[in-house]
Amino acid sequence: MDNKLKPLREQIDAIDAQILDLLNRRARVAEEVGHVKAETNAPVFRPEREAQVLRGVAERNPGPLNGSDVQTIFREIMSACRALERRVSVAYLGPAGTFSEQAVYQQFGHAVAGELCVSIDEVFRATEAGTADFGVVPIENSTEGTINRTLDLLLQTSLAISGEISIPIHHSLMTKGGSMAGITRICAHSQALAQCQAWLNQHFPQIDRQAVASNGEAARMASDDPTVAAIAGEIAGEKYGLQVVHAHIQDDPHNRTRFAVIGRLQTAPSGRDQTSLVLSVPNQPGAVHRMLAPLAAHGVSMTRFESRPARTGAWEYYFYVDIEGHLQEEKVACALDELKRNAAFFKVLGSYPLAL
Ligand SMILES: C=C(O[C@@H]1C=C(C(=O)O)C=C[C@H]1O)C(=O)O
Repeated sequence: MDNKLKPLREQIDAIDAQILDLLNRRARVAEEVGHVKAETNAPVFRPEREAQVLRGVAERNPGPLNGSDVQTIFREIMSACRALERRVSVAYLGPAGTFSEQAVYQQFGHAVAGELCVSIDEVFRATEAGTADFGVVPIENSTEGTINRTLDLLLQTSLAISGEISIPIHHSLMTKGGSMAGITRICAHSQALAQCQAWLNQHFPQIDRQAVASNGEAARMASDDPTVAAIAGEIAGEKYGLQVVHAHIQDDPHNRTRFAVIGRLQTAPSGRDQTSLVLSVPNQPGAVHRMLAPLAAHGVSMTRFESRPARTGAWEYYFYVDIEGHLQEEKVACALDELKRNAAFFKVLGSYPLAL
C-alpha cells in the first residue's frame, strides 16, 4: 500500500507548497489593504465584502469539495488576512465554549480577540464603550423564540446591527463520568432547558432542573461536581472534560439560533441584505396595518414581525420588523421614509448581509 501512497503524497506535498505560496501572496495584499485603510482610519472588518467573497467561492466551487466546507476554509483565510491588518476584538457571552462563541467564529473566523462577558448587557456595554470593536448577541431561537433582553437593549443602543449569524444548536446531556449514576441536578441556561423540555420529561422527569447563567457555566459546574449533569453543546463539554451521556436531545432536530453582530459600523450593501427596524404606532384600530402599508406599496418584503410591550402600561407595543434589502436601495429608502411619517417611534437598527 505504501508504494501506492508515496507518489500521491508527493503530489499533495507539491500542491501544499503552492497553496502556502498563494496564501502568503494573498496575505501580503491584505497587508497593503491594511495600510490603505490606516491612512484614512477606515474600518478593518468589512462584513459585506467578506459575505461577497464567501458567496463567490461557493458559487464558483467546481467540487469535489462541498460548498460549505470551502466557505469554512475561506472564512479562516480571510480571518488570518484580516488579523494582519488588525486583530478585531469581539465581545460575547462567555464562558468559553458557548454557542455565542461558535457564532463569533462562524462570522469572524478564529483570528479574533474574544472578550468574554457575563451577560448580554455587558456585551452591549463593552461594545458601546469601545473596549470591543464588535459584539455578538443572540436574537432568536427557532424553538423558543425571541431573546427579549437583546430586543430591549437594541431599542436603546447607539450601535447598529452590522451582520447576522445563524447556527444549528445541538444540545447534549453530559457528565464528568459519562453516566447518570448519582446525578441529582441537570443544569443549563433556561433557553436550553426549554429547548429540551419534552426529552427531559420523558427520560429524566425525577431529576431537578436548574437554570444557570449559560450552558458553558453548566458545563463548568458539571466538571467540578459529580452530582451535576450539564446540557450544552459538545464543544463546551470538550472544554471542560465532560463525556456525552445522550447526544442531540433538543426537541426540534432543526433547532437554530440567530445572532446579531453589533458595532459602530454601518455595513455597505452586499447584494443580498436585510434591514432591521423598530417601530411603534398609536394604540388605535387599524394603525399597524396602516403603518406597514408602504412596504407592500413599494414591493418590499417583510421577513419578520415581532412585538414587545412598551412598558407604558397602556398596551402599547414596539414592533421589531425585518425587511428584505438594504437602506441604500431606492425602494427600501422610499418605503422607510413613508413608514417613518406614520410611526410614533421609528429606529433603523441596521442593514447587513443575510446570514450564509
Ligand atoms: C482585505 C480586506 O480587509 C478584510 C479582509 C478581507 C479578506 O481577507 O478578503 C475582506 C474584507 C475585510 O474584512 C478588504 O477590506 O478588502
